[in-house]
Amino acid sequence: MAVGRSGRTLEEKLDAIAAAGFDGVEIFEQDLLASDRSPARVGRLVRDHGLEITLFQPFRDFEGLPEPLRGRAFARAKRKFDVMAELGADLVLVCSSVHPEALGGIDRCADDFAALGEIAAERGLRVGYEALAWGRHVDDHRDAWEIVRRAGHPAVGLILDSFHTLGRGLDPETIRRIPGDRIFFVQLADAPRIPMDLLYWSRHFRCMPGEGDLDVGAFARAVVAAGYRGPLSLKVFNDEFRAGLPSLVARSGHRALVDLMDRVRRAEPVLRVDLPDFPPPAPVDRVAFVEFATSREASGELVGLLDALGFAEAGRHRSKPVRRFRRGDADVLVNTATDGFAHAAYLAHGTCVSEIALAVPDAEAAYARGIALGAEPFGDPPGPGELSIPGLRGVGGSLLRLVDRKGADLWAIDFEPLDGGGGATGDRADESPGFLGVDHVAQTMPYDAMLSWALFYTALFTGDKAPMVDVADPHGLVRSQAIRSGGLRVTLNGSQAPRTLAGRFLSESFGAATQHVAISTSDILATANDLVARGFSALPIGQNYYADLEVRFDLAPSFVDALRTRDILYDRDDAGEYFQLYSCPFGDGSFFEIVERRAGYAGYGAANAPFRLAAQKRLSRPVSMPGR
Ligand SMILES: O=C(O)c1ccc(O)c(O)c1
Ligand SMILES: [Mg+2]
Repeated sequence: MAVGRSGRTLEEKLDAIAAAGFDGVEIFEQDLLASDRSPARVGRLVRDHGLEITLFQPFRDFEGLPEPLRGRAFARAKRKFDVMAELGADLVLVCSSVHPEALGGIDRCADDFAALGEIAAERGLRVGYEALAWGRHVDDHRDAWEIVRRAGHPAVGLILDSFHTLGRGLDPETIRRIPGDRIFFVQLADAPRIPMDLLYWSRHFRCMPGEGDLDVGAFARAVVAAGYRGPLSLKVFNDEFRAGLPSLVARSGHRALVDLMDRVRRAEPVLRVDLPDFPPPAPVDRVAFVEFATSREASGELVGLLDALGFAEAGRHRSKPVRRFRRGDADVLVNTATDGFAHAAYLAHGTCVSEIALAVPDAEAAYARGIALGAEPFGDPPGPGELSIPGLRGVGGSLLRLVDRKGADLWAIDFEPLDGGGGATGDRADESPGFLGVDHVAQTMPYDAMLSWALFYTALFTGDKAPMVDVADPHGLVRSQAIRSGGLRVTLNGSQAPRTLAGRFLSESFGAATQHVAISTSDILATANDLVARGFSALPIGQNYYADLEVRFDLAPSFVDALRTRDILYDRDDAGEYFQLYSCPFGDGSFFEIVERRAGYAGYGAANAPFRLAAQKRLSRPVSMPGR
């Protein structure tokens, strides 16, 4: 496996690529030209990292030219061959010509390649031909293959690139007709389905397999079925990756390849794939608990809010200052330890969600899959007599725990139950209407980390991504990506603008991840009444919102009044309805949401997000003091 380019210094990139577990790299000519190292030194640097140069690319506008352009193209090729010899690269990618004077003609091009193959072979080099999706005469891998076939030279082969095949909507099954030993190299990239010019799409929006919408799995299966056994290389041009951390980009690229090939072998078990065995992806049952790290002094605000939300204290950890609050099926832990991981998280981020536990069918299997996909083992070792719960490093340095029913009961072993004695509100939770469990968890991250974290969830578990949505914050754009796996719903939010609510949360909490936790109820109106009786104050929503709501959805005025008086937001999709009630923010900008989904509503109220954001902004606006 090898990786293409992203925009940092060569050394930084090579460090990250080697550490992520790749075997080789493509050298992009532009990177070489921009470097002040000689090709020989670049070659040595690559090999010093334990990597090989799998490909030198691209050589442009070579085939099908009239003289004297043709002669000049051959002269250029010889110069490139000299550079390759210095670099220590034996394969060059020739991409199909976009030259305005290229004549085309399958046999003319085949003759050019036969002649080029002869020159390359004399030097012990090989030439691979790739059809660019926007090539002038050759824009289809089937035509490129016909040229390679007619060239009939052992030093000339085909290069396939999933972007060019899938991006043009070509059927990847046609690759199964190509002899595998004539395919010299395979490049993989995905892309989000956004209608736009192919070249611009390719140069700015390519992403790792599984991060976009193309069927890279079908492409990879066809390549393996054809008998190809060479490198699988990531050929990704992407603005976010150029801006991102090389280590994160390289690790998620490696994860994408391992996940892709794992899915290849599971979809077609006869296909041989060079990967160790590890467990298949499984769905998440539900969020088992959410744990906040805080301090004794700072915990009052959070515990007060949980109380107003009708959570009752249901247990205390036997050996640590961790309190368990429960309502319906939602468990929230409050950790005020003064040592260990939670305390470190509190010191780094303030009161924050330090840990999320997912209930899965088989925790050990989910953990083993995570490790095979390059996730980091994470968390404090268990204390004496405490359950050992496997943990992985999640978004923003938080801890992702995996629990299952096979393990002994966490609540019985690690926690002392408090039956009904949980402070003033102990019993009331049971009488109160509607509460179900955790509906979703919303995580905020730098914009350029979103694709990687989405892949983290979709590679580890089975699940689906919803289309990316853009949310207008009063201070800039926030992109939101929802992921669902069984009973787990996560929304990932990223902002490039520092003053959006997401951007401010990141800077004020020094990079904490979970910004809000949404709890589901089966009866939003009854729940809202109940919370008011408990002293809950909802995020106040502007009156204009409700005036619009009535006409937008043709709702009865009395119904809209019921929403308005309770600050409930409303949305509807083809399936059903959605109701949202927000808490005011606490800590460094965390908050809770209460939602009701009716009749299979699948979204997250994206249409309401601008109004919720505006309401949150109003609350956080510095109050101007008259007379000062
Ligand atoms: O965008 C390009 O020009 C370009 C170059 C080389 C490739 O392999 C490719 O897929 C695209
Ligand atoms: Mg390519």
